[in-house]
Amino acid sequence: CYKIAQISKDDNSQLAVCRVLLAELEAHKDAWPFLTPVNHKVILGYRKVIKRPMDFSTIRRKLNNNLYFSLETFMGDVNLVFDNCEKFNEDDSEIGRAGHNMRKFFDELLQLKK
Ligand SMILES: Cc1nnc(-c2cnn(C)c2N)n1CCCn1ccnc1
Repeated sequence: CYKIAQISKDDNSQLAVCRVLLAELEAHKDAWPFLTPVNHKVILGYRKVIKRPMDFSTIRRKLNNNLYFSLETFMGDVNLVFDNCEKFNEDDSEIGRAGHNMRKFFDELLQLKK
């Protein structure tokens, strides 16, 4: 019984870290392109080019529905946001630069939390 309790406690503390990380990402000045899903009905080509869309509101919903089992699966979705941004936007563009800034910020957050 103790062993099972031990695993779930770790998961809970990992999930608590994910909540803090997501709140810090959402509060960043360059988070605006990533707060809601890209409207692929309006942004021509997005659905064809980006196979796995992801954004911070979707990550928030998955976190609230307990769909992340570890910090690693949470990190996978956060990095997917930035990978999609790099794929669809020029580095030298407002949204492209925001993506690079946010990825650097997230990497620095992870160093602090480890
Ligand atoms: C994220 C993300 N990646 N590409 C875009 C985008 C949206 N419009 N265009 C021409 C893009 N390249 N986005 C979403 C940016 C969301 N947004 C745009 C204006 N306010 C929020």
